[in-house]
Amino acid sequence: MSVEIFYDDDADLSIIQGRKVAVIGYGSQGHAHALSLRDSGVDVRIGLPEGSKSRAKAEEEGLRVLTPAEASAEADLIMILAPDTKQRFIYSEDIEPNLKDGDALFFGHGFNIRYELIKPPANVDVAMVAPKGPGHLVRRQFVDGKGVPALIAVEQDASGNAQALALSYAAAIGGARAGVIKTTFKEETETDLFGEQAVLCGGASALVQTGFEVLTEAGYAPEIAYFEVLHELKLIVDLMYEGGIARMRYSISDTAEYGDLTRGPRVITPAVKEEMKKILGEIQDGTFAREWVGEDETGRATFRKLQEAGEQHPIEETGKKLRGLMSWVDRPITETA
Ligand SMILES: NC(=O)C1=CN([C@@H]2O[C@H](COP(=O)(O)OP(=O)(O)OC[C@H]3O[C@@H](n4cnc5c(N)ncnc54)[C@H](OP(=O)(O)O)[C@@H]3O)[C@@H](O)[C@H]2O)C=CC1
Ligand SMILES: CC[C@](O)(C(C)=O)C(=O)O
Ligand SMILES: [Mg+2]
Ligand SMILES: [Mg+2]
Repeated sequence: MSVEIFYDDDADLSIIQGRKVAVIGYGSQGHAHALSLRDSGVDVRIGLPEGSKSRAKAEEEGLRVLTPAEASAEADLIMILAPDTKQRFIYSEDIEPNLKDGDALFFGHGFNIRYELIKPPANVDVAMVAPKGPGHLVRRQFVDGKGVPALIAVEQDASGNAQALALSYAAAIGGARAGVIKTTFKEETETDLFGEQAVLCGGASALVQTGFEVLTEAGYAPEIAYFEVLHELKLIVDLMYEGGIARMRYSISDTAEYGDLTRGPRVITPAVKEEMKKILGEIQDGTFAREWVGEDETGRATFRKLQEAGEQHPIEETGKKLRGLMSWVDRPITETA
């Protein structure tokens, strides 16, 4: 199945420049969208609750900060970039009462629409602009004159112009420099969740931690294990990013390539593939969404316990020490761009 890919020449920036945009939330994605929209000549205001710790960061950048309800009332395009588990409450309390005919409701991820946690009225456009990368890199790439690819989707086209509006928005945050692919809320949500759980975040973190454990438990120095399984992973993935697995295999030694071809499938076994299929099934049938919404509603105890265990993994202490000696690598976790 082929996809439609759009670039800057296909987008009309004047469409988003003619709108009043409210970005609700100023975290990883929110700050990137808001700052790049502003730099692209768009009229932006930020919606954050009175006590929000993000307010100071947005104000430091000279952005106008209102409450989510005030920002929604003033704007004619509302982009929700608050945590997925909070969006339905923000929507019902602050956004829905302020929606007018012709407004557009935008999302950076399809979770709340796909799992029917938010059900917008028929008189507004409902669309998505979902960058395929972490917000801090979305902003950094924009500033560097590059862009992170983005997905756009239209759930509801009340105006008849929702796709052009979404494409214009995606271009304003740099997505169309790299390529904007048209998809659906269902496809974006399910593939995004699968990617982050099985490969990008869950799969990669578990692979790195397990490799580190195997080497250190066998008596090798943690510093050497860190470089081998984490630091060098970036360098290997950079080659994949530039030219696919083929370019990475071209660049590594024949010895590494033979080990890759014969041992890789012993790590990622058919049983691992079966587990990945189960994980995908839980995303498709709503099991994961119900579990995550329930975990959030009951206070996130399991989430916090697992977070703490991750933070206390020995690889973090070794990494902190080594990164501190490489000034070009070390970045505070909370740095915004
Ligand atoms: N992280 C990423 O790179 C990506 C995220 N997405 C999607 O983008 C969306 C936002 O995620 P992400 O950027 O990670 O979120 P973050 O957790 O980084 O930031 C959330 C922001 O929302 C604010 N917030 C919390 N509660 C409210 C509220 N009641 N009203 C208004 N604002 C509120 C937070 O403020 P405070 O400081 O007060 O907590 C913070 O500024 C999600 O849909 C996510 O799936 C999509 C692609 C990638
Ligand atoms: C890979 C994680 C992600 O989907 C992203 C940065 O794209 C997210 O939800 O943060
Ligand atoms: Mg993603
Ligand atoms: Mg995601």
